[in-house]
Amino acid sequence: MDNNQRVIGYWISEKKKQKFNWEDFQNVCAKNGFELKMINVNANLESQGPFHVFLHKLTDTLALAESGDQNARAIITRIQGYIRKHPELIVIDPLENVRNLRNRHKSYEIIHNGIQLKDVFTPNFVELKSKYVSENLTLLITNNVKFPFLCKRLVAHGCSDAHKKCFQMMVIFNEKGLKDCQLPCVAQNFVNHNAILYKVFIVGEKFHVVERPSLKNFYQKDCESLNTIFFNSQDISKSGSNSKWSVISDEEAALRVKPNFKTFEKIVKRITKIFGLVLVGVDVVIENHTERYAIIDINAFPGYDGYPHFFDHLVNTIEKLMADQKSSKQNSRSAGIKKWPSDDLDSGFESDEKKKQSMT
Ligand SMILES: O=P(O)(O)O[C@@H]1[C@@H](OP(=O)(O)O)[C@H](OP(=O)(O)O)[C@H](O)[C@H](OP(=O)(O)O)[C@H]1OP(=O)(O)O
Ligand SMILES: Nc1ncnc2c1ncn2[C@@H]1O[C@H](COP(=O)(O)OP(=O)(O)O)[C@@H](O)[C@H]1O
Ligand SMILES: [Mg+2]
Ligand SMILES: [Mg+2]
Repeated sequence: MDNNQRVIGYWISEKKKQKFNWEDFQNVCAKNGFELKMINVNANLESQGPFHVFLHKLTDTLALAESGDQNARAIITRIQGYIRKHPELIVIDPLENVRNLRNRHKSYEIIHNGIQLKDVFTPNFVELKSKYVSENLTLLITNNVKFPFLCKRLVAHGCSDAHKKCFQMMVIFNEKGLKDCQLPCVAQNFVNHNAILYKVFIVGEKFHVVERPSLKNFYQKDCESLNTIFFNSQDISKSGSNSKWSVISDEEAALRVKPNFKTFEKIVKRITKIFGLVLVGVDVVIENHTERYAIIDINAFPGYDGYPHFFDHLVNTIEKLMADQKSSKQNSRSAGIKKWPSDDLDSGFESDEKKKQSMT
């Protein structure tokens, strides 16, 4: 190996690697003077290095580790140890920041407290865990969550269930349906949005928005007549999804509004800043009538399906993080302080004013 070559060590699942056409990434890296090296997370990392960058999607392993799985714990401990020992390593993304997305309630709370944009919100939500329907009803009322609402599994990822049961969600229409909530869950107000979801795929300071199918509108009369709808979240908003729960009338479709680029730009700035993530996806729907933007889901290192030049943007972002690190090291050397991106949520990014986001 050329001693000057910069090495990106990575770990992502075989399935994800195939979806991404990883060979193309290898070529883009080589063109830009990076070696791409798969890390064996089950073995000592020191002997596999040195690495300049660590790129990963370890959401499932993090979730397993938190649920007590010994092998997953060993992997996370090994990786954390390596990161700690190599403070110069650029980690995409820091494990503690990715961990913030594991619990949906926690990530909604972070958005609710941090987004602070007048035309953007996260629908009212509350965590339900009681086996007593009456207790849950009280919580819903106290937190202003109304029928219909979505019942979402509390843990956002880490689905190793072969039957994909963990992707099951419910739309609950009335008190009778409360017994259908699978606990623990987050109940979140249903936002009517004419069945269009916007997937905002972010790569550092760049982003790209794709339109996807979503759930239909529900009205007051539905709360009187409908039983709980159970659906698999994976069947609703993939490109090419064609669920019966996405069908709306021509009149409703005619009311769809053109999304505003500037609003997405503002969302991207805030989300990357408050979560401290480089690779992140935001699911947004535009509320009928008010035209406010509702953030309904945040995903670490999502699929990026439909994102043009993803690998180029990723490599450019890595270059930028390396350059920022170099200059902040020089600055702190002169100021006598040490500052490193993963210690602070603003890290790796310029100030809002200076930052120039672009929609690809
Ligand atoms: O399977 P893909 O390519 O659609 O990507 C999934 C994402 O779909 P999206 O790109 O947003 O349409 C998906 O996003 P949603 O939660 O479906 O909105 C998740 O990010 C999923 O990762 P995880 O299982 O939650 O850790 C992602 O799964 P992995 O590819 O990371 O396994
Ligand atoms: N608050 C909401 N109002 C209306 N529809 C929603 C809401 N939350 C989720 N949905 C619909 O349910 C789908 C799955 O929900 P989401 O929170 O994105 O879960 P997942 O992490 O499984 O993608 C979304 O793609 C969207 O179609
Ligand atoms: Mg989603
Ligand atoms: Mg999700």
